[in-house]
Amino acid sequence: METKRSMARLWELAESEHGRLIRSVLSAVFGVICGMLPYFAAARMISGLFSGNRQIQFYAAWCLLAFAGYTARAVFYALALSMSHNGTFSVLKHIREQILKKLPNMPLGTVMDISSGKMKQIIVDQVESMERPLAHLLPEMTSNLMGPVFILIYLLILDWRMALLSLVSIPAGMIFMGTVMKDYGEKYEGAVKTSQRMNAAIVEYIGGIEVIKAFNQGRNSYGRYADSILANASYYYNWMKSCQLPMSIAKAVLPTTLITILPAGWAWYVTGSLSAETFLTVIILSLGVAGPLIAAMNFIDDLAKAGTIVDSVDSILKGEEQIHKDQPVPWPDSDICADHVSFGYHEGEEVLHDVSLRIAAGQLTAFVGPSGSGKSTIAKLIGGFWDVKKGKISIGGVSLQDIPLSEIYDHIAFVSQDNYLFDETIRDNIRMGKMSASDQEVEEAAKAAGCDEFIRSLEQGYDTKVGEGGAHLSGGERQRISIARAMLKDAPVVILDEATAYIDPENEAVIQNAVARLVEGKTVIVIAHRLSTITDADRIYVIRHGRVDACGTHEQLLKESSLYESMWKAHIGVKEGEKL
Ligand SMILES: Nc1ncnc2c1ncn2[C@@H]1O[C@H](COP(=O)(O)OP(=O)(O)OP(=O)(O)O)[C@@H](O)[C@H]1O
Repeated sequence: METKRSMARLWELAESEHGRLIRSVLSAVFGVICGMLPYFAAARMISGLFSGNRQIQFYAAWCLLAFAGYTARAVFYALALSMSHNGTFSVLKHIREQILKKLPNMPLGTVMDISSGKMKQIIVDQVESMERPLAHLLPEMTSNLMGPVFILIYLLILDWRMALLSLVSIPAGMIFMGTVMKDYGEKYEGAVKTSQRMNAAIVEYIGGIEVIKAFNQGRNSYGRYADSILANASYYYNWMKSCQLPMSIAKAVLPTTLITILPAGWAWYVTGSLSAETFLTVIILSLGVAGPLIAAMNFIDDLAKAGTIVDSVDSILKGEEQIHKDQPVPWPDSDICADHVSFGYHEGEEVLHDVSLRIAAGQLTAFVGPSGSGKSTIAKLIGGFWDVKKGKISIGGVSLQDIPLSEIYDHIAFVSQDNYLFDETIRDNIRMGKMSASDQEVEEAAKAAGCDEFIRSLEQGYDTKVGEGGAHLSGGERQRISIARAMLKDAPVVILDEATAYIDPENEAVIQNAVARLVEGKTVIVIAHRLSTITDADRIYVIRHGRVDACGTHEQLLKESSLYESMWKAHIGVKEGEKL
């Protein structure tokens, strides 16, 4: 039942190629029917010999038919596989595209909870493993099962006793096969999980190589990496070892149709209840039963794997989506309001409790508070990275969920400390802010963000590739490119996660200038770590333990919020220390 459900889902996923896949199955079945012809021809020729037919044309015609059947089988089989592969690769491409379209509509937290190793395993390996069930199992298993059925029907017409005897070895072989298949689905699921753990360990090892070297963790980290590879190899080894004996017995028993046919047939022939002609015909045709059945057996494991494959692909395709209207709505202004918002990343773990705040259009609003108090979480909720389930966030009086996600992303530029740079040229990375921007616009944004000079000093200038995540650039350079990208986007709302890193005096001045240009005339939300940068903010919200603790201007808060006052004193203390 489970396998039936999985195959039905797999078939549903292949919807765009149903026509081609059905044609491939028909072609394979036709090929198998043609492939039966040599057996029938052999049977007819033996009949001819027994009946004393000496006409050479008779034997020549059957030989020709046998040859034609054999050739047609090869042609239709090749045609079937070619159609099924073309169809399947188009399905795999379609599924991968669907996954890539789906990811941006899922809450960011859900996506980030899946390790990149596991994500790669699903998008690359699991999708790839649909190739066997779609391109091979469908045409080959169907046709390999149909062939023996046709033979069996013919045998039943010839002599039902012999027909039934020719089947005896099949259930015997299937019993051994059944012991392997009993928990095959579960075992395969376990194998996928060990592979995902191995992938995650490898990706983490490579991604964290800098930390591993800096903290001399090579031995520990490599140990985890090596352990996961060993665990993966041992899992497969033990699993395959447990399958080997019953599988070999099944494959040895299945083709032994002659063990039952020969003695019984001989006895019936001697007693006169079976003609020699039928006896020999049954012997020849029964040989055509085992081959296709063994070939079909090779696909049974693919049936058992289908459940795990569709479940892991569906964990993304059917994953929770952010639910937003898709029709654009007019916004009167960019006033942002949060009303009694409570939020947690995971069920039962609330990190924001009943947060209400107002960010006036065109003003500078800052969030300050201790580390982990929830500043970035509020900013990300405003940026539409997650949907709130308790309370409401609105822009210009329109609830965020009534605004299409793409409009929110167009309307808000989010500049964080670690804006990701793609392994493309600097020009392409900046152009992500506005894909239609001309080279001149890109360069103007770079100038305004204070990075034109350093870009031009690079050997290939704007055409320099930045490496994965911008690894070939310094932290400050990466940040300025992110700012240039946001400038090009020119969104009316800018959310700025203020940099704590790269604050050497020279860089700080350049970045502050770039930021000042970025936020000119915009509604700005700053997640502030250095209070001296937001003393002239129009409004400052002090966040503590996921709640709004106080709000006001710098002067008001110094008088009214003990937390803000102590944070200010601590900040001033550090500043004084820096000067010394
Ligand atoms: N993706 C996530 N999944 C689960 N929990 C998260 C996630 N991001 C943040 N948190 C948790 O939510 C709480 C608030 O985190 P948040 O990043 O909003 O704080 P913050 O005030 O911005 O901190 P900081 O100043 O250190 O950046 C913390 O307890 C944090 O561990």
